[in-house]
Amino acid sequence: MKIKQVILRHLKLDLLDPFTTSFGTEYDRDFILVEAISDDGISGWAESVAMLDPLYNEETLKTNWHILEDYLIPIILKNEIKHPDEISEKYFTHIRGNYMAKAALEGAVWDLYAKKQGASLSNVLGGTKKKIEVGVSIGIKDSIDSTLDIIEARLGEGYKRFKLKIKPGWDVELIDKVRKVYPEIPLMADANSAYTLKDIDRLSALDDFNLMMIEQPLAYNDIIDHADLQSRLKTPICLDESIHSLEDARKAIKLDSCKIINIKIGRVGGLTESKKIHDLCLEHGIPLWCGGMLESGIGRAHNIAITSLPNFTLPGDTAASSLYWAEDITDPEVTVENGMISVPELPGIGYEPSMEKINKYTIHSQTYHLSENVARNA
Ligand SMILES: O=C(O)CCC(=O)c1ccccc1C(=O)O
Repeated sequence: MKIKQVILRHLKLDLLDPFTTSFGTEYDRDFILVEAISDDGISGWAESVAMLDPLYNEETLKTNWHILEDYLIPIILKNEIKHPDEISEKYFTHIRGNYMAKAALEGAVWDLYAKKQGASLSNVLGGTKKKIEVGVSIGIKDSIDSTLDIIEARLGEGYKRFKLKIKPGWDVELIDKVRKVYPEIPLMADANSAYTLKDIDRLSALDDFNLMMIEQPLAYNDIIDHADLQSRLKTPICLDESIHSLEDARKAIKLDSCKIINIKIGRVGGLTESKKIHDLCLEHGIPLWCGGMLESGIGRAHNIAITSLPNFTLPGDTAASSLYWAEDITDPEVTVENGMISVPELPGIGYEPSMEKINKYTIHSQTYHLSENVARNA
């Protein structure tokens, strides 16, 4: 496969409702859409999940643009790629970190590769499921009553798992009240690193509510304190922010830092690394689910494809486009029926990018071709 052109677009979509986590509130979503075009004119698509500010992790939209423009795109334009696995295994190995930037370009090449095979992205990744179960992530609200109203609405829509964002002071009372109203629903809490081991009493109190898991209670880069905490909690810990690679997953499993892992394709540097973590976790009996980063339909399509692998046994955060956007940028949009999404069987990601909507929401774009000066780091 030869990539002759890459287009980066900065898009901005307004969120229908603000989304609040322990690290901040998002009112809209700025992201980079990547289009990789082959010499025979086929386009592959993906998006970077980096946010405008370095609050979830250290990457931002601007750092991703820089790394893509100055390092990753020149490598992809210069080299003939036989299989997308080569990107992380051979071409990007000397560039440290910057996983979301790497995943965005690798993802576009995966879509292109699948389209050239005439196969779905799920198929070329080794996916086996035809339908996936979907959960929903519910941000921090101004009252427990409004949280209960949202749970009621999402239950009615058939969502299979309810994730409540927590932080110190918005935790035990919230979960207690929700559990009293809904004793049986599959419920979990996500702290986005809002606690330390000093909060052990508060975290232990959550053990009484039969939660499926507590996600990333401690520091975003920790696996040691999480192991300590897991040994003192009944509730499984799920790691998100702390797992950036197969190596991180191996170490966390070895230390018993968690019993569940959330895979975000962007956080781990792409689909190839996601597959490897999947296989390791399968071998060690660690169930997986796919996290969300408020993606557009393009990013969600990648999430749906990876979730079709067999060890994604827990519902993921791939909720419907209509919960986030007045309109999404794919045809069709991502829809959820009775808490399930059918994995597309069309070639590639299986959701067609709408050029009309993409152009409408693009703030800035840049096209890259192979030339001497772009090739300096390749
Ligand atoms: O995309 C979704 O539906 C869930 C979004 C979400 O929970 C989230 C959004 C931004 C940053 C971090 C997270 C998270 O999963 O922790």
